[in-house]
Amino acid sequence: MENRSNPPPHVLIFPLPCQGHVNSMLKLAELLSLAGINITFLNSERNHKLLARYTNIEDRFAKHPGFRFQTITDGLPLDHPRSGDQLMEIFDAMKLITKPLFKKLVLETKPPVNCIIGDGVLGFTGDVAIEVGVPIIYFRTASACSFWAYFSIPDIIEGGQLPIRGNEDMDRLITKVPGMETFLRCRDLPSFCRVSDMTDPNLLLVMNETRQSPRASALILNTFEDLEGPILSQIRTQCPKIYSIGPLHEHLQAKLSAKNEKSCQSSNSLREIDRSCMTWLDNQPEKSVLYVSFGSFTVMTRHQLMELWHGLVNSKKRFLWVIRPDSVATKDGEFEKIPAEVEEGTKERGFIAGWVPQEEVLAHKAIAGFLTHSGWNSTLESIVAGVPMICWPYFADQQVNSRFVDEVWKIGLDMKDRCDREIVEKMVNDLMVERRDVFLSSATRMAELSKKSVREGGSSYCNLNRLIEDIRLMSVRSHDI
Ligand SMILES: O=c1ccn([C@@H]2O[C@H](COP(=O)(O)OP(=O)(O)O[C@H]3O[C@H](CO)[C@@H](O)[C@H](O)[C@H]3O)[C@@H](O)[C@H]2O)c(=O)[nH]1
Ligand SMILES: C[C@H]1CC[C@@H]2C(C(=O)O)=CO[C@@H](O)[C@@H]21
Repeated sequence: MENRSNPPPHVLIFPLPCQGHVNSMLKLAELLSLAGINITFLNSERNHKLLARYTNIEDRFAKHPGFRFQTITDGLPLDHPRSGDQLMEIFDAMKLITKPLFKKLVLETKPPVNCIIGDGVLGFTGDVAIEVGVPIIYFRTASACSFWAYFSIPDIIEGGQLPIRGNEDMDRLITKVPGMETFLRCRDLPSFCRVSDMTDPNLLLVMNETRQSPRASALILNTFEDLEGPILSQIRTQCPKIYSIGPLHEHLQAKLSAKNEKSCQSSNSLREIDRSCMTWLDNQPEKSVLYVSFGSFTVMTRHQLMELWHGLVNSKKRFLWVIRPDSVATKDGEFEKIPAEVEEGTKERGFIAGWVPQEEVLAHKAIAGFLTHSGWNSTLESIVAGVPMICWPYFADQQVNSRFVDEVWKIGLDMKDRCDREIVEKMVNDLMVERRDVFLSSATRMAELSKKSVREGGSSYCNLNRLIEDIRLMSVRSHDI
């Protein structure tokens, strides 16, 4: 129970400064603020400027007197692309430049911080917490299934099942990830495993960041028991205290509706949102449109773009396609404009936008399917909306997520490692015509379960209450010392 004689606890939240991480950690921040917990949310200077420019976050959070934003450098030069192959450079930069500043900030913050919620891929937040004696909870913003695959990498190597030996090896079964013995293939492992050198820096980074998770007091995951219960049980053997409190966007909506507050969909965007697609969607027949988007940092070649486009056009289905200005890379690292023939040839049945209000798009009655990169936020948003998926994973956790969408949850098709127009056309028709009823019924069922989990008495609802109580206890303890 809340101890009213103590001031509210003060929690410092620090995400990896990328769209998919900031988005879900801001939702958590809002949920904790609604419960009366004081929050300092630490943004990179660059992201804070973008959020202030493209969203109403300042006004939204002004409603919570105990909430404030602070900023810190991410250690990279302002003109660094922070996408594609160069994304991983952020980790070294943050360890070198951001970590000492973070420690200073934790020590100097007033009122003192009772608990840090650090991004689970930023293990240095745990180093600092331990050094200064503040409890640390990790929030890993990816799926439980990908977390468990990362965690098992040392056992896979020790069992002689990694490295992968060339392309013909990709369908070989990996049996060293408990709970996934019967369906996880080499190609479904996190993309960082696709190297011949087991001391590859990116592989070591994600493996080590994941392996240090058990030293935190607890682990928060944006998932729900009906979706990932069996895998959560496996993770609990290593990290006994887990709060599965997702889907966070739906959880926040449920809490705001209960308070009769306005919806805040898609307002944690680091890019300018083009709403004109909503008018286009309003004019399309019910369940007729395939939504196509590959998240905030997928980069593809012109050849891949053209194959995807031909496949979409040949399917004869309507489509809404998000092509960011930095989506298509040339060989010399520049970004290409959308080819004129694609712009022109899309007009008959399609619509192209640079960035859209994705949660609203997925909830629109015209949407029938989602061709996605299987980022975890996109996957959860599709699940809540009951929209079946075609998965074309790009990197990291996405390779695992797409396997689960297809083989475990049966709510879509996995197109990984293939990108030719025939496959695209066939999968679009499978999803939207041939096997439409089967996919729709399993996606509808999962959507119901996701919503149930955040309603009163649901697993995520109860776990969030438990998290809030435990944070309050941390503050009571630190005041008693
Ligand atoms: O036009 C768009 C496209 C996307 N989004 C939003 O952007 C977010 C994208 O997140 P996600 O689907 O998770 O993709 P990434 O941005 O690629 O996220 C990174 O972070 C995720 C969480 O850790 C990982 O699962 C991914 O693999 C990783 O790439 C989602 O909330 C979308 O709603 C928009 O608002 N408008
Ligand atoms: C930059 C990527 C390294 C791992 C992170 C991640 C995760 O598995 O937690 C998912 O995608 C990326 O955002 C992060």
